[in-house]
Amino acid sequence: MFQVSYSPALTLVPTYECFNYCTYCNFRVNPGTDTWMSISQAASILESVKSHYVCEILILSGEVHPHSAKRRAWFQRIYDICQLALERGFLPHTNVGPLSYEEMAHLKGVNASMGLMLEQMTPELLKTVHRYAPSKVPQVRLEQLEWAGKLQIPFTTGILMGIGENKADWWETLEAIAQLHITYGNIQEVILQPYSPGNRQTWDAPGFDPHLLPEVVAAARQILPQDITIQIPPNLVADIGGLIACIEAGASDLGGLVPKDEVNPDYPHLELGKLTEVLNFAGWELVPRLPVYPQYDSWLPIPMQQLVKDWRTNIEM
Ligand SMILES: O=c1nc2n(C[C@H](O)[C@H](O)[C@H](O)CO)c3cc(O)ccc3cc-2c(=O)[nH]1
Ligand SMILES: C[C@H]1O[C@@H](n2cnc3c(N)ncnc32)[C@H](O)[C@@H]1O
Ligand code: MET
Ligand code: SF4
Repeated sequence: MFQVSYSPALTLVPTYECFNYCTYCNFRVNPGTDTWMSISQAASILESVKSHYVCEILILSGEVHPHSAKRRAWFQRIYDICQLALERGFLPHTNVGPLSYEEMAHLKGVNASMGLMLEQMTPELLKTVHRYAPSKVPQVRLEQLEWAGKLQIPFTTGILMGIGENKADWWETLEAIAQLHITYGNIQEVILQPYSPGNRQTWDAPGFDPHLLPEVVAAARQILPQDITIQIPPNLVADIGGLIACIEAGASDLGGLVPKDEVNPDYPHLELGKLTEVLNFAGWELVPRLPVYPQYDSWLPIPMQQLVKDWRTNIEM
């Protein structure tokens, strides 16, 4: 049977506070209105999932401005949470917005892979949804992918669709990812993320029409090099039929199946058993994977390589 993968994951949020105002966001709160996650809080969450089936710890955060006096403490908290997760035997994947080259280099030491969505390359969105979101300047984000390449960090990126871009913009952004990967070889997966409204975004637009997704998947499969996996979030598609259509069009990963989707809390995941069953029925086997793809194992810091090796024998039974 053909296989579709997912990552057994848990999300930790160091802080929801963010200096950007992406108008489609349901995650952010205003700077200064949130208490950051403490290390002991993180420790007790990790303790509570110990017996469960979790490998990846996704560290997803709101952002502190690069020139803010609080930036150093923010970064240190993220680093400490990664280190803690690693010590407890989990594999961290950090996605906390653009980093300085030095910050990224430090985080490489405590992450199995890292991520940042390219969103869309068109500068037009800086006049609309990203008007007050300096972190979303396309060149800044593309440079992040490049730095990750130079630092040999296995990387997850993707496009967010339905935020005011057009079709040509999708292909341009996917081409940019393809080019980057041809140069640096560090893009392990690309997420095709449909914008999905919740209760808190200020942008008044309908969600991305999920019926268009299979077509985007098929085109992305043509544009992206074969060794890049295409990921579809199963909770943001219309229904099971839509999900199967995406898989048949070339998506082969469902991303992190988490207890709570922190970015889209209004869209719960199907229970793992149920998802396994419906995929089986359509002829697909759902298999767990690590946050780092096997071809990148040799890029990881030496101490992490043994842990990854252990996870591979445990998880890929
Ligand atoms: O549960 C989620 N996981 C998200 N993930 C995690 C993803 O599903 C995978 O678990 C990781 O990429 C590891 O392979 C992201 C990772 C990124 O690097 C960039 C964006 C996302 C977005 C989400 C998300 O909205 N919800
Ligand atoms: C972590 C990633 O989540 C995505 N993101 C942010 N808000 C939404 C939303 N309402 N719907 C779907 N994806 C969203 C962005 O692409 C961001 O980079
Ligand atoms: N703030 C980061 C970004 O937008 C990651 C979390 S978004 C909810 O890239
Ligand atoms: S999408 Fe990320 S950068 Fe934009 S407001 Fe939300 S948390 Fe901040």
